[in-house]
Amino acid sequence: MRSRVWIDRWLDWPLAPTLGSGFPQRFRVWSKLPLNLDYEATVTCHASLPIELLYAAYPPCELSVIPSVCMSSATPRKKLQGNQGRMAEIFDKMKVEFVDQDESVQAVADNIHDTGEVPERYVRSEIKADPVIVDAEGYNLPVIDMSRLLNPEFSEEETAKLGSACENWGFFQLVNHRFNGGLLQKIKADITEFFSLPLEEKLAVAIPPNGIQGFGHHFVFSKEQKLDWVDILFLATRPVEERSLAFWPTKPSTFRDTMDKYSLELSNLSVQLFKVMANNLGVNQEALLGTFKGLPQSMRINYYPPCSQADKVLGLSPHTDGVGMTFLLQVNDVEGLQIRKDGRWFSVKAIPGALVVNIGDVLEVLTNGQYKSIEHRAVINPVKERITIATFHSVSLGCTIGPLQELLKAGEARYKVLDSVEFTKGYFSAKLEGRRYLESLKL
Ligand SMILES: O=C(O)CCC(=O)C(=O)O
Ligand SMILES: [Fe+2]
Repeated sequence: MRSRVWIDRWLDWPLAPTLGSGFPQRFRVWSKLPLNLDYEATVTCHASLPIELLYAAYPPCELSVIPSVCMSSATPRKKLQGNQGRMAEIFDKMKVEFVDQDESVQAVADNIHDTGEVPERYVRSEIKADPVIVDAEGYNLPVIDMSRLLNPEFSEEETAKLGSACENWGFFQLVNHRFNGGLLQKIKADITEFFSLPLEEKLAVAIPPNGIQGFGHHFVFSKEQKLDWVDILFLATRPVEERSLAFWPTKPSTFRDTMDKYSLELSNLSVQLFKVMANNLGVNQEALLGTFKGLPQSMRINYYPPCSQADKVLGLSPHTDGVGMTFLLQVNDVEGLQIRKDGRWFSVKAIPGALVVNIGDVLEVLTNGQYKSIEHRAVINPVKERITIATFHSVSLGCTIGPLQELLKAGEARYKVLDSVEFTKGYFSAKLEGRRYLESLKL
Protein backbone atom coordinates (compact mmCIF):
# COMPACT_ATOMS: atom_id res chain seq x y z
CA MET A 1 0.00 0.00 0.00
CA ARG A 2 1.25 3.48 -0.80
CA SER A 3 1.59 5.58 2.25
CA ARG A 4 1.59 9.19 1.15
CA VAL A 5 -1.59 10.94 2.12
CA TRP A 6 -2.30 14.50 1.24
CA ILE A 7 -5.63 15.34 2.77
CA ASP A 8 -5.18 17.02 6.09
CA ARG A 9 -8.73 16.63 7.26
CA TRP A 10 -11.15 14.24 8.86
CA LEU A 11 -13.13 12.63 6.14
CA ASP A 12 -16.51 11.17 5.85
CA TRP A 13 -17.49 8.73 3.13
CA PRO A 14 -21.13 9.23 2.37
CA LEU A 15 -21.06 7.38 -0.90
CA ALA A 16 -19.07 4.40 0.24
CA PRO A 17 -22.04 2.03 0.50
CA THR A 18 -22.88 2.63 -3.13
CA LEU A 19 -19.54 1.28 -4.31
CA GLY A 20 -19.64 -2.10 -5.83
CA SER A 21 -19.41 -2.13 -9.56
CA GLY A 22 -17.95 -0.33 -12.49
CA PHE A 23 -14.54 0.59 -11.15
CA PRO A 24 -12.86 2.90 -11.54
CA GLN A 25 -15.59 5.42 -11.02
CA ARG A 26 -15.61 9.04 -9.97
CA PHE A 27 -17.56 10.47 -7.13
CA ARG A 28 -17.27 13.22 -4.61
CA VAL A 29 -16.51 13.02 -0.93
CA TRP A 30 -16.73 15.87 1.48
CA SER A 31 -14.77 16.78 4.51
CA LYS A 32 -16.76 17.35 7.69
CA LEU A 33 -14.26 19.54 9.48
CA PRO A 34 -13.58 22.35 9.62
CA LEU A 35 -15.56 23.26 6.53
CA ASN A 36 -17.71 21.50 4.06
CA LEU A 37 -15.23 21.17 1.26
CA ASP A 38 -15.59 19.04 -1.79
CA TYR A 39 -12.76 16.92 -3.04
CA GLU A 40 -12.87 14.92 -6.18
CA ALA A 41 -11.81 11.36 -5.81
CA THR A 42 -11.12 8.52 -8.15
CA VAL A 43 -12.03 5.16 -6.74
CA THR A 44 -10.37 2.03 -7.99
CA CYS A 45 -10.84 -1.55 -6.99
CA HIS A 46 -7.89 -3.67 -6.00
CA ALA A 47 -7.75 -7.24 -7.23
CA SER A 48 -8.28 -8.47 -3.72
CA LEU A 49 -10.59 -6.78 -1.28
CA PRO A 50 -10.49 -4.75 0.89
CA ILE A 51 -10.81 -1.95 -1.53
CA GLU A 52 -8.35 0.86 -1.55
CA LEU A 53 -9.49 4.34 -2.25
CA LEU A 54 -7.11 6.25 -4.39
CA TYR A 55 -7.57 9.95 -4.01
CA ALA A 56 -6.63 12.25 -6.77
CA ALA A 57 -7.44 15.78 -5.74
CA TYR A 58 -7.38 17.01 -9.27
CA PRO A 59 -5.48 15.24 -11.97
CA PRO A 60 -2.54 15.04 -12.19
CA CYS A 61 -2.24 15.28 -8.41
CA GLU A 62 -0.27 12.49 -6.83
CA LEU A 63 -2.40 9.60 -5.66
CA SER A 64 -2.74 8.73 -2.04
CA VAL A 65 -4.19 5.71 -0.35
CA ILE A 66 -6.68 5.76 2.46
CA PRO A 67 -6.84 2.52 4.42
CA SER A 68 -9.94 0.49 3.68
CA VAL A 69 -11.29 0.88 7.23
CA CYS A 70 -12.57 4.25 6.08
CA MET A 71 -14.91 2.63 3.60
CA SER A 72 -18.11 3.14 5.48
CA SER A 73 -19.49 6.34 6.87
CA ALA A 74 -20.07 4.45 10.12
CA THR A 75 -16.41 3.54 10.59
CA PRO A 76 -14.21 5.62 12.89
CA ARG A 77 -12.61 8.51 11.11
CA LYS A 78 -8.91 8.68 10.83
CA LYS A 79 -6.90 11.84 11.27
CA LEU A 80 -4.73 12.20 8.22
CA GLN A 81 -1.36 13.82 7.96
CA GLY A 82 -1.01 16.60 5.42
CA ASN A 83 1.56 16.05 2.73
CA GLN A 84 3.41 19.32 2.49
CA GLY A 85 5.98 17.95 0.11
CA ARG A 86 9.72 18.29 0.09
CA MET A 87 9.74 21.83 1.32
CA ALA A 88 8.01 20.92 4.57
CA GLU A 89 10.38 18.01 5.05
CA ILE A 90 13.23 20.47 4.91
CA PHE A 91 11.46 22.74 7.36
CA ASP A 92 10.94 19.80 9.66
CA LYS A 93 14.63 19.05 9.52
CA MET A 94 15.51 22.64 10.20
CA LYS A 95 13.12 22.85 13.14
CA VAL A 96 11.82 26.18 11.94
CA GLU A 97 8.43 26.65 13.51
CA PHE A 98 5.94 29.35 12.79
CA VAL A 99 3.29 30.25 15.34
CA ASP A 100 -0.28 30.04 14.02
CA GLN A 101 -1.72 33.40 13.10
CA ASP A 102 -5.30 32.41 12.83
CA GLU A 103 -6.85 35.66 11.73
CA SER A 104 -6.97 36.87 8.17
CA VAL A 105 -5.64 40.40 7.85
CA GLN A 106 -8.28 41.07 5.25
CA ALA A 107 -10.94 40.29 7.90
CA VAL A 108 -9.11 42.52 10.41
CA ALA A 109 -9.09 45.31 7.83
CA ASP A 110 -12.83 44.92 7.29
CA ASN A 111 -13.47 45.12 11.04
CA ILE A 112 -11.58 48.35 11.45
CA HIS A 113 -14.53 50.09 9.92
CA ASP A 114 -16.43 49.15 13.09
CA THR A 115 -13.82 49.99 15.74
CA GLY A 116 -11.85 52.68 13.88
CA GLU A 117 -8.56 51.47 15.36
CA VAL A 118 -5.77 49.22 14.08
CA PRO A 119 -5.25 46.38 16.60
CA GLU A 120 -2.08 46.89 18.64
CA ARG A 121 -0.34 43.82 17.19
CA TYR A 122 -0.22 45.50 13.79
CA VAL A 123 0.90 48.96 14.92
CA ARG A 124 4.51 49.61 13.84
CA SER A 125 6.07 52.57 15.57
CA GLU A 126 9.34 52.12 13.67
CA ILE A 127 7.90 53.21 10.30
CA LYS A 128 8.31 56.91 10.95
CA ALA A 129 11.97 56.60 11.96
CA ASP A 130 13.36 56.50 8.40
CA PRO A 131 12.78 59.13 5.73
CA VAL A 132 11.11 58.02 2.50
CA ILE A 133 12.03 59.36 -0.90
CA VAL A 134 9.39 59.57 -3.60
CA ASP A 135 10.28 60.71 -7.11
CA ALA A 136 13.70 62.14 -6.21
CA GLU A 137 16.10 63.01 -9.01
CA GLY A 138 18.82 60.43 -9.52
CA TYR A 139 16.72 57.73 -7.88
CA ASN A 140 15.40 55.94 -10.91
CA LEU A 141 15.43 52.20 -10.66
CA PRO A 142 17.46 50.93 -13.66
CA VAL A 143 15.39 49.54 -16.53
CA ILE A 144 16.79 46.54 -18.41
CA ASP A 145 15.46 45.59 -21.81
CA MET A 146 15.28 41.82 -22.33
CA SER A 147 15.07 42.13 -26.10
CA ARG A 148 18.37 44.04 -26.09
CA LEU A 149 19.99 41.43 -23.86
CA LEU A 150 19.08 38.79 -26.42
CA ASN A 151 20.07 40.81 -29.46
CA PRO A 152 23.79 40.28 -30.33
CA GLU A 153 24.01 43.85 -31.52
CA PHE A 154 23.10 45.34 -28.13
CA SER A 155 23.69 42.52 -25.66
CA GLU A 156 27.13 43.64 -24.50
CA GLU A 157 25.95 47.12 -23.68
CA GLU A 158 22.75 45.90 -21.99
CA THR A 159 24.64 43.23 -20.04
CA ALA A 160 26.94 45.91 -18.65
CA LYS A 161 23.90 47.94 -17.67
CA LEU A 162 22.42 44.91 -15.92
CA GLY A 163 25.69 44.29 -14.08
CA SER A 164 25.80 47.86 -12.89
CA ALA A 165 22.16 47.60 -11.69
CA CYS A 166 22.98 44.43 -9.73
CA GLU A 167 26.04 46.05 -8.15
CA ASN A 168 24.61 49.43 -7.30
CA TRP A 169 20.93 48.77 -6.75
CA GLY A 170 20.40 45.03 -6.39
CA PHE A 171 17.14 45.75 -8.20
CA PHE A 172 16.02 46.55 -11.74
CA GLN A 173 12.87 46.59 -13.82
CA LEU A 174 12.80 44.17 -16.73
CA VAL A 175 10.86 45.25 -19.81
CA ASN A 176 10.19 43.46 -23.11
CA HIS A 177 10.39 40.06 -21.44
CA ARG A 178 8.15 38.76 -24.22
CA PHE A 179 5.77 36.65 -22.20
CA ASN A 180 3.23 34.91 -24.35
CA GLY A 181 0.23 37.11 -25.13
CA GLY A 182 -2.30 37.30 -22.36
CA LEU A 183 -0.50 35.24 -19.73
CA LEU A 184 0.17 38.20 -17.45
CA GLN A 185 -3.46 39.29 -17.74
CA LYS A 186 -4.60 35.76 -16.94
CA ILE A 187 -2.42 35.35 -13.87
CA LYS A 188 -3.50 38.75 -12.61
CA ALA A 189 -7.18 37.91 -13.11
CA ASP A 190 -6.91 34.48 -11.44
CA ILE A 191 -5.01 35.74 -8.42
CA THR A 192 -7.41 38.64 -7.95
CA GLU A 193 -10.34 36.26 -8.14
CA PHE A 194 -8.80 33.89 -5.59
CA PHE A 195 -8.30 36.64 -3.04
CA SER A 196 -11.82 37.94 -3.56
CA LEU A 197 -13.34 34.58 -2.57
CA PRO A 198 -15.03 34.34 0.84
CA LEU A 199 -12.54 33.47 3.58
CA GLU A 200 -13.99 29.95 4.02
CA GLU A 201 -13.12 29.14 0.44
CA LYS A 202 -9.56 30.40 0.74
CA LEU A 203 -9.17 28.32 3.88
CA ALA A 204 -9.62 25.24 1.70
CA VAL A 205 -5.91 25.65 1.02
CA ALA A 206 -4.95 26.96 4.47
CA ILE A 207 -1.38 26.43 5.69
CA PRO A 208 -1.65 23.57 8.22
CA PRO A 209 0.08 23.82 11.63
CA ASN A 210 3.84 23.73 11.10
CA GLY A 211 3.27 23.85 7.37
CA ILE A 212 4.75 26.24 4.88
CA GLN A 213 2.58 26.01 1.79
CA GLY A 214 -0.91 27.37 1.36
CA PHE A 215 -2.96 30.41 2.37
CA GLY A 216 -2.05 32.12 5.64
CA HIS A 217 1.05 33.76 7.13
CA HIS A 218 4.80 33.25 7.44
CA PHE A 219 7.49 34.49 9.76
CA VAL A 220 5.34 34.59 12.89
CA PHE A 221 7.53 33.19 15.64
CA SER A 222 5.77 34.31 18.82
CA LYS A 223 2.38 35.40 20.04
CA GLU A 224 3.84 38.77 21.03
CA GLN A 225 5.51 39.60 17.74
CA LYS A 226 4.24 42.52 15.65
CA LEU A 227 2.40 41.33 12.56
CA ASP A 228 2.63 42.32 8.92
CA TRP A 229 -0.47 43.66 7.19
CA VAL A 230 -0.68 40.90 4.61
CA ASP A 231 -2.31 37.56 3.80
CA ILE A 232 -0.27 35.28 1.60
CA LEU A 233 -0.57 32.23 -0.59
CA PHE A 234 2.74 30.38 -0.71
CA LEU A 235 3.40 27.55 -3.16
CA ALA A 236 6.44 25.52 -4.12
CA THR A 237 6.02 25.67 -7.89
CA ARG A 238 9.08 23.87 -9.29
CA PRO A 239 10.40 21.29 -9.88
CA VAL A 240 6.98 20.15 -11.02
CA GLU A 241 7.24 16.72 -9.35
CA GLU A 242 7.61 18.36 -5.96
CA ARG A 243 4.39 20.32 -6.11
CA SER A 244 1.80 19.65 -3.42
CA LEU A 245 -1.28 20.33 -5.49
CA ALA A 246 -3.53 20.04 -2.48
CA PHE A 247 -2.46 23.61 -1.69
CA TRP A 248 -3.11 24.90 -5.19
CA PRO A 249 -6.50 26.62 -5.31
CA THR A 250 -9.11 25.14 -7.62
CA LYS A 251 -11.07 28.35 -7.66
CA PRO A 252 -10.98 29.96 -10.11
CA SER A 253 -10.91 26.83 -12.23
CA THR A 254 -8.14 28.18 -14.46
CA PHE A 255 -5.83 28.97 -11.51
CA ARG A 256 -3.65 25.85 -11.66
CA ASP A 257 -3.18 25.92 -15.39
CA THR A 258 -2.35 29.62 -15.47
CA MET A 259 0.04 29.24 -12.56
CA ASP A 260 1.76 26.33 -14.25
CA LYS A 261 2.36 28.36 -17.41
CA TYR A 262 3.48 31.44 -15.52
CA SER A 263 5.86 29.38 -13.42
CA LEU A 264 7.47 27.88 -16.53
CA GLU A 265 7.92 31.25 -18.23
CA LEU A 266 9.64 32.67 -15.17
CA SER A 267 11.82 29.62 -14.76
CA ASN A 268 13.04 29.98 -18.36
CA LEU A 269 13.58 33.67 -17.81
CA SER A 270 15.63 33.00 -14.69
CA VAL A 271 17.99 30.76 -16.69
CA GLN A 272 18.44 33.45 -19.33
CA LEU A 273 19.22 36.05 -16.69
CA PHE A 274 21.59 33.78 -14.72
CA LYS A 275 23.51 33.26 -17.98
CA VAL A 276 23.69 36.99 -18.66
CA MET A 277 24.89 37.52 -15.09
CA ALA A 278 27.58 34.86 -15.50
CA ASN A 279 28.79 36.68 -18.62
CA ASN A 280 28.82 39.96 -16.79
CA LEU A 281 30.72 38.48 -13.85
CA GLY A 282 33.15 36.68 -16.14
CA VAL A 283 32.39 33.25 -14.67
CA ASN A 284 31.47 30.00 -16.34
CA GLN A 285 27.68 29.87 -16.88
CA GLU A 286 27.56 26.30 -15.62
CA ALA A 287 29.33 27.24 -12.40
CA LEU A 288 26.61 29.74 -11.63
CA LEU A 289 23.71 27.61 -12.88
CA GLY A 290 25.01 24.58 -10.95
CA THR A 291 23.88 26.15 -7.68
CA PHE A 292 20.36 26.37 -9.07
CA LYS A 293 20.29 22.88 -10.56
CA GLY A 294 16.74 21.57 -11.00
CA LEU A 295 15.61 25.21 -10.85
CA PRO A 296 13.73 25.20 -7.54
CA GLN A 297 11.09 27.91 -7.59
CA SER A 298 8.45 29.07 -5.15
CA MET A 299 5.86 31.83 -5.18
CA ARG A 300 4.65 34.08 -2.45
CA ILE A 301 1.47 35.83 -3.48
CA ASN A 302 0.92 38.83 -1.26
CA TYR A 303 -2.50 40.32 -0.60
CA TYR A 304 -2.21 43.65 1.21
CA PRO A 305 -5.64 44.93 2.29
CA PRO A 306 -6.12 48.69 2.41
CA CYS A 307 -5.86 50.28 5.84
CA SER A 308 -7.44 53.60 6.77
CA GLN A 309 -4.47 54.14 9.11
CA ALA A 310 -1.91 53.02 6.56
CA ASP A 311 0.93 54.95 8.18
CA LYS A 312 0.64 52.77 11.29
CA VAL A 313 1.08 49.38 9.61
CA LEU A 314 3.66 47.63 7.42
CA GLY A 315 2.71 45.23 4.64
CA LEU A 316 6.00 43.40 4.78
CA SER A 317 8.82 44.00 7.28
CA PRO A 318 12.21 45.10 5.93
CA HIS A 319 14.03 42.03 4.63
CA THR A 320 16.29 40.65 1.98
CA ASP A 321 15.24 37.56 -0.01
CA GLY A 322 17.07 34.38 1.03
CA VAL A 323 17.23 33.09 -2.54
CA GLY A 324 19.13 33.60 -5.79
CA MET A 325 16.86 35.96 -7.64
CA THR A 326 13.26 37.19 -7.26
CA PHE A 327 10.78 38.41 -9.87
CA LEU A 328 8.04 40.65 -8.55
CA LEU A 329 4.86 41.22 -10.53
CA GLN A 330 2.44 43.92 -9.46
CA VAL A 331 -0.96 42.36 -9.97
CA ASN A 332 -2.79 45.68 -9.77
CA ASP A 333 -1.45 49.17 -10.26
CA VAL A 334 -1.11 50.03 -6.59
CA GLU A 335 2.42 50.89 -5.48
CA GLY A 336 3.95 49.92 -2.16
CA LEU A 337 7.41 48.44 -2.68
CA GLN A 338 10.22 50.42 -1.07
CA ILE A 339 13.91 49.64 -1.19
CA ARG A 340 16.64 50.91 1.08
CA LYS A 341 19.22 53.00 -0.70
CA ASP A 342 21.84 55.18 0.93
CA GLY A 343 20.13 54.79 4.30
CA ARG A 344 16.73 55.97 3.08
CA TRP A 345 13.61 54.26 1.81
CA PHE A 346 12.98 54.77 -1.87
CA SER A 347 9.52 54.10 -3.40
CA VAL A 348 9.52 52.00 -6.54
CA LYS A 349 7.29 53.14 -9.38
CA ALA A 350 6.64 49.93 -11.27
CA ILE A 351 6.43 50.28 -15.05
CA PRO A 352 3.17 48.65 -16.21
CA GLY A 353 3.90 45.17 -17.57
CA ALA A 354 7.49 45.16 -16.26
CA LEU A 355 8.86 42.65 -13.80
CA VAL A 356 10.81 44.00 -10.86
CA VAL A 357 13.88 41.78 -10.48
CA ASN A 358 16.00 41.67 -7.37
CA ILE A 359 19.16 39.95 -6.30
CA GLY A 360 18.79 37.65 -3.28
CA ASP A 361 21.23 36.74 -0.51
CA VAL A 362 22.51 33.68 -2.38
CA LEU A 363 23.70 35.74 -5.33
CA GLU A 364 25.35 38.26 -3.03
CA VAL A 365 27.32 35.43 -1.42
CA LEU A 366 28.11 33.63 -4.71
CA THR A 367 29.43 36.87 -6.21
CA ASN A 368 31.46 37.56 -3.05
CA GLY A 369 29.50 40.76 -2.54
CA GLN A 370 29.77 42.12 -6.07
CA TYR A 371 26.00 41.90 -6.57
CA LYS A 372 23.91 43.27 -3.69
CA SER A 373 20.91 41.80 -1.95
CA ILE A 374 19.07 44.95 -0.95
CA GLU A 375 16.71 45.45 1.93
CA HIS A 376 13.13 46.11 0.90
CA ARG A 377 9.70 46.36 2.48
CA ALA A 378 6.07 46.89 1.47
CA VAL A 379 3.84 49.70 2.66
CA ILE A 380 0.06 49.91 2.59
CA ASN A 381 -2.37 52.04 0.63
CA PRO A 382 -5.13 53.72 2.69
CA VAL A 383 -7.94 52.96 0.24
CA LYS A 384 -6.82 50.35 -2.27
CA GLU A 385 -5.87 46.72 -1.89
CA ARG A 386 -2.49 45.76 -3.34
CA ILE A 387 -1.58 42.35 -4.75
CA THR A 388 1.87 41.16 -5.82
CA ILE A 389 3.47 37.87 -6.81
CA ALA A 390 7.05 37.33 -5.69
CA THR A 391 8.63 34.40 -7.53
CA PHE A 392 11.76 33.09 -5.85
CA HIS A 393 14.52 31.11 -7.57
CA SER A 394 16.30 29.19 -4.88
CA VAL A 395 19.32 26.97 -4.52
CA SER A 396 19.21 23.23 -5.00
CA LEU A 397 19.33 21.01 -1.96
CA GLY A 398 22.71 19.54 -1.27
CA CYS A 399 24.57 22.52 -2.75
CA THR A 400 27.05 24.58 -0.87
CA ILE A 401 26.69 28.31 -0.91
CA GLY A 402 29.88 30.31 -0.85
CA PRO A 403 31.77 32.71 -3.12
CA LEU A 404 32.43 31.24 -6.58
CA GLN A 405 36.04 30.11 -6.94
CA GLU A 406 36.46 31.99 -10.19
CA LEU A 407 35.70 35.25 -8.41
CA LEU A 408 38.24 34.67 -5.67
CA LYS A 409 41.27 34.97 -7.93
CA ALA A 410 41.30 38.69 -7.36
CA GLY A 411 40.87 38.61 -3.60
CA GLU A 412 39.81 36.96 -0.38
CA ALA A 413 36.46 35.30 0.27
CA ARG A 414 34.26 37.70 2.18
CA TYR A 415 31.49 35.24 3.10
CA LYS A 416 31.28 31.89 4.89
CA VAL A 417 30.53 28.73 2.95
CA LEU A 418 27.34 26.98 4.10
CA ASP A 419 25.37 23.93 3.09
CA SER A 420 22.03 24.95 1.49
CA VAL A 421 19.88 23.57 4.34
CA GLU A 422 22.03 25.40 6.93
CA PHE A 423 21.79 28.52 4.85
CA THR A 424 17.99 28.39 4.62
CA LYS A 425 17.65 27.53 8.28
CA GLY A 426 19.71 30.56 9.20
CA TYR A 427 17.63 32.75 6.94
CA PHE A 428 14.35 31.75 8.53
CA SER A 429 15.71 31.90 12.06
CA ALA A 430 16.82 35.49 11.49
CA LYS A 431 13.13 36.41 11.44
CA LEU A 432 12.94 38.77 8.52
CA GLU A 433 15.01 41.51 10.13
CA GLY A 434 16.61 43.51 7.36
CA ARG A 435 20.13 42.41 6.39
CA ARG A 436 20.85 40.85 9.77
CA TYR A 437 21.33 37.35 8.42
CA LEU A 438 23.44 38.36 5.45
CA GLU A 439 25.71 40.45 7.64
CA SER A 440 26.20 37.44 9.92
CA LEU A 441 27.61 35.49 6.97
CA LYS A 442 30.41 37.95 6.40
CA LEU A 443 33.90 36.86 7.38
O1 LIG B 1 4.97 43.04 -2.43
C1 LIG B 1 6.04 43.64 -2.51
O2 LIG B 1 6.15 44.77 -3.00
C2 LIG B 1 7.28 42.98 -1.98
C3 LIG B 1 7.15 41.49 -1.81
C4 LIG B 1 8.42 40.87 -1.29
O3 LIG B 1 9.41 41.51 -1.09
C5 LIG B 1 8.44 39.43 -0.98
O4 LIG B 1 7.39 38.76 -1.07
O5 LIG B 1 9.55 38.93 -0.65
FE1 LIG C 1 11.14 40.28 -0.75
